[in-house]
Amino acid sequence: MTTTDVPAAGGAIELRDVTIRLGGRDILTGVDLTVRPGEFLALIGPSGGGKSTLLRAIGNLLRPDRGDVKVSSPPAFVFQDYRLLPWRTVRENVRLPTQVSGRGLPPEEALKLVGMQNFGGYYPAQLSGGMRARVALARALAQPTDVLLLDEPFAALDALVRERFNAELKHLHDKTGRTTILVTHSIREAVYLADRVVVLKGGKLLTVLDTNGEGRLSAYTDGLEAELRALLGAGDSTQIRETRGRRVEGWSVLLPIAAIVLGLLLWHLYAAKLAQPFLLPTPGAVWNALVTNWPDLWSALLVTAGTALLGLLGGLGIGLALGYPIAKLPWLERFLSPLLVTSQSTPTVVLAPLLVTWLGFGTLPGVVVTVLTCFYPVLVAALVGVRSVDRTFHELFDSLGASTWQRLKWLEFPGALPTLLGGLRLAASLSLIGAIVWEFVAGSNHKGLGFIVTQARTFYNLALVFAAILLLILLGVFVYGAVTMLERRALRHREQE
Ligand SMILES: Nc1ncnc2c1ncn2[C@@H]1O[C@H](COP(=O)(O)OP(=O)(O)OP(=O)(O)O)[C@@H](O)[C@H]1O
Repeated sequence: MTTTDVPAAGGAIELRDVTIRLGGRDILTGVDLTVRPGEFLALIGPSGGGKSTLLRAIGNLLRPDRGDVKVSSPPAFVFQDYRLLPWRTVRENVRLPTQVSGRGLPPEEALKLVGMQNFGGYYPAQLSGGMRARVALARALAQPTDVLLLDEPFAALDALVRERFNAELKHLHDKTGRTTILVTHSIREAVYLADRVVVLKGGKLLTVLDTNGEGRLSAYTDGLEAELRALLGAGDSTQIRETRGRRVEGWSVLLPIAAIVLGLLLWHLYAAKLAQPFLLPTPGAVWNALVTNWPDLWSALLVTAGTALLGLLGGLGIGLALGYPIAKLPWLERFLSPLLVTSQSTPTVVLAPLLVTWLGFGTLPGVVVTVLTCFYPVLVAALVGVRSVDRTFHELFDSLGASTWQRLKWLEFPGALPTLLGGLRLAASLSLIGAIVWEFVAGSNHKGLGFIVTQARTFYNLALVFAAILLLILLGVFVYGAVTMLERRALRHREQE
């Protein structure tokens, strides 16, 4: 009942009476198999026969219900879907196993082994299927192990690329001498590549056939095949995909400016016709109020921006600190749900007077109101983002033996980042609302833009009210722009998709 990495007595991999039950039925029954060090074994059989299950048991991703699995060193996997992290470049993907274990082949060397040394700076989305397969192979080769498990890595490749890949894989195996198990549906591939072919059907090992190296000699000697090859080429698999160019036409940049100018013009015409500055000042009057009161407005802007920023940072911290464990522990979500639902159903504005009673009128209660207003979108984004990380990537990290912290740093955080940035955008606008709500309540004790709006309205100085609102809008636009820039930097790989 064990899966160990103790070197096996007779082979690099030893399976004894391995039985695995999944979903209430036996998927593998009493499988016995010994793979010699340096041997190339092909695993072949009908769909659903248990090939992938066997590979996962050898890779310690599944524990057998009965029997023993012994492997000379924790194996490296190449999965059928490659599982390249989309936010990492080719080089950074290949570096992952070394980052996790602190040992292994430098990425440049591993990439050289598969002929991809010139593509280290590209993102997976820019690569052709054949190139992705090579990168996945390079990542496995970078792992410090003698055992390589390949789960149908060529299934998605076209015939020519696949043949070329086979030749390269054979060459690589001869060169590195790693014990290799390849799951394939192609009899020809199995015979061509392997020393022995194992047939698995209905969860049972039917037979093991020795190829005596025959396939290696005879597969590519056909004259007709040579002729076809000459006609079709060698199956070039190094095609970089055209990136969807995002050309911005000059006139489309002018469109929003035209909308602003038109809006100002209509505002001016209507306000001038109305001629009631206590109801609606003209844009010119607002500009005058802005210039005349600039020192007061500027210091009020700094007060509001400071409260909003501190509140946003607090909201970010609390949202992440609660969201991550909730995403990982469903019981915690249930336990905290009354608190979260109640906190979100309570408008923070009604809490503000209470905070005045408890904490007075200083900056702290203002920041607390802001935190309460903006932490929830971050919490939800962290929860959804972490939970939506692809299960297959988790399996990749299992196969690499990653720690919880490595998984958080290199998988869950970057995987959740697009969702998190969406949450941050929402939280940033809410933090401004929180700060203003506090300034409405705190009055002259907290002289931010909210206070100026309240005070100017009391004196029917609508031009100053508009000027303060204008500054608030500009602050909002600035925050929006900052988050967008952050998004562009953090999600560069998305531009290639
Ligand atoms: N987690 C699971 N729970 C229940 N059944 C499972 C699970 N994983 C696999 N199976 C079942 O086990 C059987 C063997 O699956 P496996 O993927 O090992 O077959 P395979 O030979 O690799 O098939 P294919 O060639 O189509 O990839 C299938 O019937 C599959 O539905």
